[in-house]
Amino acid sequence: MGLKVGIYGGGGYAGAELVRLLGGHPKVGGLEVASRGYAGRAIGEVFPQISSKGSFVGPEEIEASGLDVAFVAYGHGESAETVAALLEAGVGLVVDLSADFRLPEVGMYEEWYGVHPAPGLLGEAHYGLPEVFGAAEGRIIANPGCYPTAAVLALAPVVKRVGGGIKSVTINALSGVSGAGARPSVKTHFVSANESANAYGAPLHRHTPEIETMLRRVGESPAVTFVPHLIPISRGELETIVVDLDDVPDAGEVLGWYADDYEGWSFVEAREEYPHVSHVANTNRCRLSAAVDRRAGKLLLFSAVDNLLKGASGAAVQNMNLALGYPEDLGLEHLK
Ligand SMILES: NC(=O)C1=CN([C@@H]2O[C@H](COP(=O)(O)OP(=O)(O)OC[C@H]3O[C@@H](n4cnc5c(N)ncnc54)[C@H](OP(=O)(O)O)[C@@H]3O)[C@@H](O)[C@H]2O)C=CC1
Ligand SMILES: CC(=O)N[C@@H](CCC(=O)OP(=O)(O)O)C(=O)O
Repeated sequence: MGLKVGIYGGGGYAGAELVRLLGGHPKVGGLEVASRGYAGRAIGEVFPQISSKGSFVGPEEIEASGLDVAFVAYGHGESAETVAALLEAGVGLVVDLSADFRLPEVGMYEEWYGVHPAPGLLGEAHYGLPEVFGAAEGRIIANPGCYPTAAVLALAPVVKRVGGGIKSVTINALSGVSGAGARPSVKTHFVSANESANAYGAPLHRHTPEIETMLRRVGESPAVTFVPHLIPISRGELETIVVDLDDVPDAGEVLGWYADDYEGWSFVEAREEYPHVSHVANTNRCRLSAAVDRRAGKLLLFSAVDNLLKGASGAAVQNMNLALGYPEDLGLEHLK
């Protein structure tokens, strides 16, 4: 039999990764892939890199009441209505890859994103960073943003232990262009991005409140300065985080905190060696490292993820696995 799973927004970058991962998942018995733009077309024709024999359908063609699990990979602001309709139809678990259910309060969402289409459901969502917040219970998983994934995994063990002593946190983040999605734009097309690099969205990128909110769930944390940059690679993200602390711990101590907190989790690993994007690209890993600048009295943290896997679709499948009581790496073993 197996699980009946639906993907909504299968035509985007995150959707394509979901098709690939769920198409090979041992517990998935039936997979329906909806795309508003590609309905009627063969999946293997739109995404020749994926060996799928199926075709995209229109979202209305999926019998939602027959689904056990649904993944929604629409943009923020677009997702919530579909999530609400799926729950109404009786789907037991909905994993939303957008930002629509990540912030816990409607006021905060509206300050950063605009009007929320289903504010009554916000309180039900579980923020899906299991290595920090555990397996999801309930019907809605808010899959984290790619930058917050890397930032919170690096910072949570520090905030938990010495949060009160943190004077400032500055996150310099580099992202590949797939982070901006498949819709082409003047800022992301080849000629704009190739052989260049630029900061964008600072100082008030919409991931700032997501990072601050999640860090404040584990300890005392100041406002965060978050500066993302677009760099000319297809996928992957690297964050260099500068933490100004009253008492700077040794780098070895921080690596020990990471080892303790992430022991038993398959996809998060700290090493002395600083992570490269190439160490995590095409995997579901987050690689962490730490160093200390004694002269300036600062702790430096390094965190790398693949934005489309640990930063989106890999994490979404990991979240489904945990919510349903399966091993977290089921169907993801090849991405460790
Ligand atoms: N890209 C990333 O690294 C990450 C993305 N996310 C989030 O996941 C969600 C999906 O992101 P992502 O897949 O990158 O976004 P895309 O822009 O690639 O896709 C979003 C939706 O737009 C439609 N679409 C796809 N291609 C085009 C096109 N060329 N022109 C117009 N519409 C198109 C698709 O819907 P349909 O198939 O119905 O036509 C798709 O589901 C978003 O909420 C995003 O914020 C989260 C973490 C990381
Ligand atoms: C390079 C680039 O543009 N990146 C995206 C982040 C993508 C992501 O993971 O964020 P959401 O899931 O919240 O959309 C951005 O800065 O908006």
